[in-house]
This record gives sequence, structure tokens and C-alpha cells, in this order.
Amino acid sequence: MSEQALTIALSKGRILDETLRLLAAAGLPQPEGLQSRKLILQSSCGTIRYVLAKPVDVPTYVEHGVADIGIAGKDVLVEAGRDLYELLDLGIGRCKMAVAGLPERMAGEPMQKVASKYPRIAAEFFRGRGQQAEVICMNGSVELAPLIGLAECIVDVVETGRTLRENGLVVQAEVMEISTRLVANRMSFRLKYKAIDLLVRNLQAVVVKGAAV
Ligand SMILES: Nc1ncnc2c1ncn2[C@@H]1O[C@H](COP(=O)(O)OP(=O)(O)OP(=O)(O)O)[C@@H](O)[C@H]1O
Ligand SMILES: O=P(O)(O)OC[C@H]1O[C@H](OP(=O)(O)OP(=O)(O)O)[C@H](O)[C@@H]1O
Repeated sequence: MSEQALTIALSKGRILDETLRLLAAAGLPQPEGLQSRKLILQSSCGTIRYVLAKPVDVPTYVEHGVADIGIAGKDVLVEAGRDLYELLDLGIGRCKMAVAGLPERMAGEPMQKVASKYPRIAAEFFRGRGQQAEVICMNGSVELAPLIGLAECIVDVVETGRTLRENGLVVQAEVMEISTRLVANRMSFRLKYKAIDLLVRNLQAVVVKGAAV
């Protein structure tokens, strides 16, 4: 690593283990004390400070410059709409953003209410299709909405498709492909270019080779 110290905001939750494997495969100094409840972990050599953040907050930390680098899903990044540099597709956390609903809904029928944890992405998708939709913002278990009559459809992440299947819902349209991305604060990218460029090149090598996934 270069001598410039970096702060990296990692997404806690389902992509954390894969992220850590990828960072290790790229030869990055590892965070110490992962088993603790600490939210800021230093690497042993002190060149990297890791911040363990809620995924949805990662773009906020990076845009404000309290983290130089962030690792988060494309879904979270697009929804946040922050002014960041997207440097690399890490190829992990792969899933899709899709519109889903009950199968008996006629395809092409105008939508009225759409439930989603991603209100901006949902609104933009229907606006782009020239359809008027009221987006109802949810925090989880979004699949409930069409089942209980809150909305005609949902815009949500689909990975294996199991949650949709087991709740009798089907994909009606695909919105975008999702994977985990490396992003940087714009100012950090200029001021710490050497360290960030080295980080990107090391990660790129393992992403391309697929060594860590
Ligand atoms: N089945 C999936 N469901 C949700 N996200 C997934 C899935 N598979 C991969 N991902 C990716 O993993 C990222 C993190 O998901 P995770 O569930 O940990 O975060 P979250 O939805 O913000 O969770 P929480 O609200 O519980 O903090 C998502 O932003 C997405 O890019
Ligand atoms: O296609 P699948 O493999 O079934 O995965 C998709 C499900 O996983 C996520 O939910 P999560 O488990 O994060 O819970 P949540 O409903 O609280 O967001 C997502 O919101 C879907 O519900």
C-alpha cells in the first residue's frame, strides 16, 4: 500500500463477508477486531481505517468525505443519487431490481400504486415508461404490499426468486442489474490518487481473475 491513509466505508449485512474475502484476496491490510461490536476498525499497519456502516448510509459517508472510499450495492448508489466517482464493479452481491406483482394482473395495465424500498428508482422507472405511479415507500417485506392490497406491484431486489415464488408473485419487468461497486469521494480521488489508484488496481486484478468469488 502507499503511505496515504484511506478510510473505507464497508456495507454491513449480506455483502460484508464477500467484501472482506475480496479485500483479502487483493492483498489489502485487513481490519482488526471484526468479532467485536466496534464500528471503526483499523488495519494492523494503520494505513486503512474501515467503517462498518448500514448499506444505505455508505454513499452519505463518502459524499461528505468522512470516508474516502465506499463499497455498496448499485441499488443503494442509484437510489441515493449522490455525487460520487464509481470506480469498479466488484462482481459480488449480484441480483436484479425488478417490478413484480400477482400473475393475474394484466401486463401493460396502467399502474396505480407501487410499493418499494427504492422510491426514486421506482418513480424513475415508471416515469421513463410514461406511466403515472404513486410510489409508497416501504422499509422491508415489500412483497406483502400486493398480497394485502396496499399496492398493485413492487419494485424490489430479486436474487434467487424464492421470496417472490413463495408469495405467489411474478416478475413483470426488469429494471436493472445489480452488483457491488467501489466508489470514491471526488476530493479524496484527487488528493489521495496514488493510494486509491493502487487499491483499484489490486482489486481489479482479483475481480478480473475471479479469485475471490
Ligand atoms: N437477496 C438480496 N436482497 C437484498 N439485497 C441483495 C440481495 N442479494 C444481493 N443484494 C445486495 O446486497 C446489498 C446489501 O443487502 P442487505 O440486505 O445487507 O442490506 P439492506 O437491504 O440495506 O439491509 P437492512 O435494511 O437490513 O440493513 C444490497 O444493497 C444489494 O446490492
Ligand atoms: O430473490 P430472493 O433470493 O428471495 O431475495 C430477494 C429478497 O431478499 C431481500 O429481502 P431481505 O431478506 O433483505 O429482507 P427485507 O424484506 O427486510 O428487505 C429482498 O428485499 C427480497 O425480499
